[in-house]
Order: sequence, then structure tokens, then C-alpha cells
Amino acid sequence: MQTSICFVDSYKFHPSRKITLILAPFDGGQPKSGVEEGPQHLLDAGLQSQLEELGWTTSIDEPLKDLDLLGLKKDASDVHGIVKRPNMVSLASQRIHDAVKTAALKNTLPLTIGGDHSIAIGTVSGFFEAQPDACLLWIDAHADINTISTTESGNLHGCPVSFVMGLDKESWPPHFKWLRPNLRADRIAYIGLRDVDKGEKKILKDLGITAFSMYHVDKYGIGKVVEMALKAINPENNRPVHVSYDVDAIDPLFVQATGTPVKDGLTLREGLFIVEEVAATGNLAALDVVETNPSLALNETHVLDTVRVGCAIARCALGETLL
Ligand SMILES: NC(=[NH2+])NCCC[C@H](N)C(=O)O
Ligand SMILES: [Mn+2]
Ligand SMILES: [Mn+2]
Repeated sequence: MQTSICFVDSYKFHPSRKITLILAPFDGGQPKSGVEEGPQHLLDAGLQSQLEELGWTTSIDEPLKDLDLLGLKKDASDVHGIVKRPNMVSLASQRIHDAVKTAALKNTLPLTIGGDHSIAIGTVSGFFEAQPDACLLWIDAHADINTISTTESGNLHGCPVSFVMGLDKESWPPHFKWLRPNLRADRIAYIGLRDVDKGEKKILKDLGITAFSMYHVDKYGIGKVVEMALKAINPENNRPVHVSYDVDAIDPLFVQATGTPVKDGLTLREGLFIVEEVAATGNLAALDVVETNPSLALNETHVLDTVRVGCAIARCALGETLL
């Protein structure tokens, strides 16, 4: 059978097709090293030229370049109660915040490559400062909405959503004074959830946040789920959409090299379909691809598989659609 590539030709918020590729080689939000190598692996796999082939002009920003991440990681005093590395996470996310905001204000689409998901404290707050009307689609096995009071692990990659929403602000480590929460509960929807902590479930319920777990994907099918998710956060189809994509949303069968894999996830096609569908609305305006950790793979094939999935998520979001 003949296959051809068709291009989604209208990105409403980015008609001139410019991307700022923001590299966030950061591992301070969780305990497993290696996730900071994610961005380099995606670049080595040809991400930048793949995006250019889709008609995007790309430039690279490295906002963490001047940070002594290794030094910060060694600082044993960087704790706040049970919370690990608040200083390191705050410093990095503030720089990422600035980079994403600047990229968006220059009318380029910020594509941030992680790194662990704590960097979304910066990507979401930065993007929403530039685009206050935006909405957020969080693709993940986890809700990442633990607060300083509910987190059991103390890992900040499990907390970014609570920070950008300003939950439990009274308990924040002082380092986050710079952060102005700007995400409302009716502007976020989740897809792919299957490992949500007890405290997180209560928050989702109390705030009435739109959340589709794997149960809903099985029940309604991925097409209907994406439709319902977008309808909830973008009813008039006129808001810029930020997609924050944790690769562990996809089943470990396809994505092995990630820090907190959870079985029974999205198939690869379901995972790619989500971003294809957002691309088709023309509203995609910011994207994060996070939590690829090449050093957790059992073999080289697993590394390549995971890195390829990361690149495919970006390509599908940015207009590659297989017919
Ligand atoms: N971005 C992630 N992979 N997050 C995993 C979070 C796991 C757990 N809920 C925690 O708070 O520690
Ligand atoms: Mn996750
Ligand atoms: Mn996550």
C-alpha cells in the first residue's frame, strides 16, 4: 500500500512555524540520574532536522547552561522537610520559566526537552505568563499534583501541577518566592493516568479537574477521550494549547527507559494520536517532552526505542501525520 506524508498546514498561533528548542537536562526533581541526558539523546537522534523537515525553523536555547547542576546536586542541605532539592529545582525552573516565556513572546513555539517533570513548574508558569488564555493538556501515568503536604516521596517531579496552580502555597519552600501561580483548575485536563496517589485523587476530585485514566481510554476509546479533554479546557477551540508530555504515559512495552514506568499504559499509537489530534486543531502552542532516561534501559534497543518515541511525539505534535 502506498503511504504518503501529509502536513497539517495551519498552526493558528504559529503561522510562521518557528520553534525554540529549549534544552532542560535536569534531574533534580527525582532520585535517578540519567534523565538529564534525555535532551542530548533526542538531538543525537536527529530531532532538530526532523522538525526542519516538517517546515519549522528551529533555534536552540540552553537556559541551564550557566547553572552548576552537579554542585547543586551535591548540596546535602538542600531539603525542606521531606521535600528534596527545592533550591536546585527552583533555580532551574526559574531559568526555564524565563526561556519559555521569552520564546513565546517572540512568537516562537517553545518545545522543551527534559529532564524530569519538575521542569514543568517553569514551562507552564512561563508559557501562561506569555499566554494567559492558554490551556494545558497533561499526558502522563501520574497526576504530578502532589503538594508539599501530600507528597510521600518528597520528589518534586511529582508536584509541578500543584505549584503552577498555587496549591498549599503557605507550605512552599521559600525558594519559590519568584513563582506566580497562573493555572486554573478548569484549564487543565489529564490523559493516561493510572498511578495517582491518594492525596492527589482528593485534590483532583475537590477541584473538579478533568482527568481521563486508562479506564476511560478503554471505555470510550482514545478518539473520544481527546475530544472530551479538549472540549473541557478549550470549549470554543480558540485557546493556545500547551501539551506537557511525560513519556511514561505510554506503555513500558514501547517506553522502557523512564524513571517511574507503570504497566498497562497507552499504546504507542494512542500516545501519538493524542498529539496528532491537538495538531489537527491548529491550537498547539507549547510542548514539553520529559522523563526519557536513557541510562535506565536494559540494552541499546530500549534506549533507541524510547528516544525514538520522544522524537515521534514531537514530530506528530508538529504536523507529521501518516495517512
Ligand atoms: N513525573 C513523574 N514521573 N512523576 C512520578 C510521581 C510519582 C509519585 N506520585 C510521587 O509523587 O513521587
Ligand atoms: Mn509520569
Ligand atoms: Mn510526569
